[in-house]
Amino acid sequence: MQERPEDDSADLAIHLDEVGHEVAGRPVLSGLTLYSTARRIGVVGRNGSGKSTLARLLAGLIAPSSGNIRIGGHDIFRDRRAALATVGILFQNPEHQIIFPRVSEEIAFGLRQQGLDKHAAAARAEAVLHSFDKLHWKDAPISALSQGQKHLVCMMAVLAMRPRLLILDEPYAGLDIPTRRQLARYLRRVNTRSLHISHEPSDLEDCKELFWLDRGRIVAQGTPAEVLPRFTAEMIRLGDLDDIADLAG
Ligand SMILES: Nc1ncnc2c1ncn2[C@@H]1O[C@H](COP(=O)(O)OP(=O)(O)OP(=O)(O)O)[C@@H](O)[C@H]1O
Repeated sequence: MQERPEDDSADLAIHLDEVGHEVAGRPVLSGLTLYSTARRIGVVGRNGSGKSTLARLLAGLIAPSSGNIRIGGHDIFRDRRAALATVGILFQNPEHQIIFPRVSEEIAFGLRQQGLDKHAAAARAEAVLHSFDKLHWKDAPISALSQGQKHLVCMMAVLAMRPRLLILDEPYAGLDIPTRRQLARYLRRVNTRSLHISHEPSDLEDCKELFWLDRGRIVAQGTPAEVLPRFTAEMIRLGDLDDIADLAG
């Protein structure tokens, strides 16, 4: 995959201004205000803290109930063209992403949405498969792939669209250590600007800027060295409580 230069983040600021999101009248996110131009941003939070909802908002898949979200100055929910050109999202569960039965169709789909014609989309899909040494997967039925391989198909499909910002929503959930390491290596290699969401502190150690989300609010921000030890200590403290009800999120 083509690598991007290190310094293209400044024009792609992520700006949330008093963002709130309600589901069935219940606040899931409240008063989120953040601004970041960091190349690798992390969001850490426990189960149910609102991380996936934030990921969907940032990808423009849902609209905030209140407040404003701008990525590179674009309202990513209203401006679908800007969204398709700017943001890619890798979901926690490949089944939430995959639509087509075969690998090359799945990769070509997003490219067609971006406006590439059939030939150009097929050619780009092949180029991406080739760059990951997976051209032999081209006609493979996705149902025959392992969970880790499905994750890789989703990663290739998103990266084929050349997003300027990649939202990673717990991309390694449920994967074994070798598969996690391989996917993380692919992501490092493409070096796309990213916002990585996880409840697992070790996933986020190399982020430049980190936000801690708790009960739908940002409760701390800083470098991983500043935020992660406090987050870990709090998670251990909560885990040591006797009341399991608290763990339901
Ligand atoms: N569409 C929805 N319908 C009902 N409740 C929802 C919906 N979306 C989010 N919620 C609720 O909002 C809260 C936050 O959910 P969200 O999935 O964003 O959290 P999360 O931090 O990603 O959790 P996890 O780490 O468990 O994936 C949860 O209580 C969840 O039940």
